Amino acid sequence: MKTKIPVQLGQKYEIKITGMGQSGEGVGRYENFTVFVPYALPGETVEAKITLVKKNYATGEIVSIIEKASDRIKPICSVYDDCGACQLQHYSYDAQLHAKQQKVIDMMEHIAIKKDIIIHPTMPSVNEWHYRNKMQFPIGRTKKDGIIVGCYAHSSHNIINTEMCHIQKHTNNVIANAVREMATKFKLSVYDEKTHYGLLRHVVGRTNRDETQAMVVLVTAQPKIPRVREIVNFLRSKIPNLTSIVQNINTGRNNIIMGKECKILWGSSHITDRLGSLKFKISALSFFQVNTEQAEKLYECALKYANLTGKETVIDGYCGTGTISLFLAQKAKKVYGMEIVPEAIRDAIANARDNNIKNAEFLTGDAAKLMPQLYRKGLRPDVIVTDPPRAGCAPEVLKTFAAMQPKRIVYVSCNPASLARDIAILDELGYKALEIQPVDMFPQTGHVETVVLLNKK
Ligand SMILES: C[S@@+](CC[C@H](N)C(=O)[O-])C[C@H]1O[C@@H](n2cnc3c(N)ncnc32)[C@H](O)[C@@H]1O
Repeated sequence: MKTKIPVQLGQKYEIKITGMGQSGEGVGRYENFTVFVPYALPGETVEAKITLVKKNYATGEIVSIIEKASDRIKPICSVYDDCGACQLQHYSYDAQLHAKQQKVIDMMEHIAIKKDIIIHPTMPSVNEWHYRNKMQFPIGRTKKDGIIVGCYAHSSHNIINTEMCHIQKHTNNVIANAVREMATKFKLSVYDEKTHYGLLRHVVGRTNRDETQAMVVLVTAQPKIPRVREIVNFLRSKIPNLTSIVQNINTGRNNIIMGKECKILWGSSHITDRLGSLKFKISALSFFQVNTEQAEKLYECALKYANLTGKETVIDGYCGTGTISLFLAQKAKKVYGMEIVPEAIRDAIANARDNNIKNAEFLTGDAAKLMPQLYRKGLRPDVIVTDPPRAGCAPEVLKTFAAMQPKRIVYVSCNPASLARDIAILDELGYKALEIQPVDMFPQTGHVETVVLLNKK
């Protein structure tokens, strides 16, 4: 039976906002029909003009706020209205934390197994601002402004020229500004997504927690950078803590930021950061949590849930540069880490060696293939820790987790939707979620990270 959609494109409706969506947008209902309203806050009543209508939901934009939330504050960023990077600067930090906890509760209610799971209050970030150790800004050009470097505007590929991003560590702002000046001074061409002509695509900046080291990655659409030595010297003169300049070549006609090939133009192939008492090498292509100070808290929580005594064998699926693996290895008999990016595994092996950790072994490959292989070889871990990308774990991976019969599974997730789906699958496979700790890794944005403890039923 066809249900009647009660809203029409271009019309205005009064909507009471009751929740927050995946990207921090307000969620309300009009005659029981879901309407998403970006920048509207839970508790507010807004007049919204409908901009998109789909079968099961609509999207609207705020025309006026009829009833304002007491937690609504003035955003500090001058480009906040246009920029797509942050979604919650207009919400007090306490309210952001509360809304993120609620988002996890809502997601668990959705899969109907919430009843007896303890969902803790969100752990606040050590830094509310200037927490990002990694910046990835596209580079463009306009007639009016010349070379522009910054975040994409909300839901578009228009670049917002950004001289000061308040969630980036200061070094990354210095890098973005230096690269803008460099591209202008050396008259470098800029890649055009439509014609596929031009050289510079993105700049990626990375820095460590105390900002004593910095890496610039120039992502180019062609292998040759003209006047490259002069460019290296220019960047070195502009970025005082610079320790590495890398060129990444990306000839792909897609939205993926970095290609597979990296060339070191100057300095080191990596920067080094610290988590707890461990040191980590991070190269241009390696995944490393973007909020270092808070990653420490996240991993401490994963370690607490793993509840190791020193006798356990542990698998860390999706291990990146081995961060969680090495945290666990300090308290376990043996840890196996697996990861699909070979460079990250190289870093993980070097990280184990540099930290004098001998009970961690790292495997390169797709977890969906490696896990069943390890199962067939007879590996039966006591604990499994898994920290997959946003899409969550592949079904074969979850099945193998359960077949291995560990006592506990600790699931670290950056996406409550795929997490809820995987918890429901694991529940059917005999693993019950007991506790969830939401952790705020990304203040001012709608994202929430979670650590979940699941026990064998
Ligand atoms: C969210 S990150 C977690 C990394 C690490 N635990 C950390 O905190 O630094 C997910 C990792 O999974 C890796 N990955 C993605 N797909 C994979 C797959 N099919 N098999 C194994 N690893 C994969 C990514 O390269 C990335 O390093």
